[in-house]
Amino acid sequence: MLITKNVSFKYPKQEEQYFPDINLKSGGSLLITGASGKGKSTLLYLLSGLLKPSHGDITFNNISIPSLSENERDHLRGTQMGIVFQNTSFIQSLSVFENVQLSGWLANKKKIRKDEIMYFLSSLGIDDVAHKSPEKLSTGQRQRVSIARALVHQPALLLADEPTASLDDINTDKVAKLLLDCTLSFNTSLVVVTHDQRLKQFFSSQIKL
Ligand SMILES: Nc1ncnc2c1ncn2[C@@H]1O[C@H](COP(=O)(O)OP(=O)(O)OP(=O)(O)O)[C@@H](O)[C@H]1O
Repeated sequence: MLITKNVSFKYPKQEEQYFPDINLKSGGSLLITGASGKGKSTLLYLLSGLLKPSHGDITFNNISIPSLSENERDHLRGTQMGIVFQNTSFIQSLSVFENVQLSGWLANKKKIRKDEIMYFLSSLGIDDVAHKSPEKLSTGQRQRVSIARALVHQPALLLADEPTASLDDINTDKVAKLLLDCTLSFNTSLVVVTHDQRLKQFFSSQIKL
């Protein structure tokens, strides 16, 4: 469902970065590791269509992402992908629950049931802060809200950038298990980029940049 071939990318005034090929099946999972500055976030932006490769192709369910217009890429990303960014922002006037609910609504124009939202929040150990404003949460709690927000519409592809960076071992375990559970329950394909070595034990398929 997600295939990359000979992808490279060049920021202005920087050297071209070359990325290994990816071939991810529906419901498959892939961990991409690498030291700081190796291009992990850049690769995630390329996979999501936020950046266009300088060379090579990225296909998602046989659609060449770089060939799409910006609007088409926005639509594909909004409806079929869930993205957990390293630095997330929320609508501060809404509660955690409402932020997650809104994300589901924007993706599918469908109201997500309360019990479905609470399933994600409780799997991530943040059901007790559902009524709070995200600005009242710790960094690790906010990180988990962003994961719930990315998963709530059950995307075909979930892309996560350092989803466990601010988490202790127990919560890292919870996040890894929920992400992998979703690949089974919703047939979501999963790509995680990280330098968190603790995640290695959970993924059978791994690439090092
Ligand atoms: N907007 C940008 N303009 C120019 N160069 C950039 C830009 N963003 C990233 N880079 C460069 O591209 C390279 C890869 O950056 P990237 O953020 O993808 O790495 P990373 O592996 O995710 O790093 P980290 O683990 O520190 O987040 C780095 O050399 C970085 O300086």
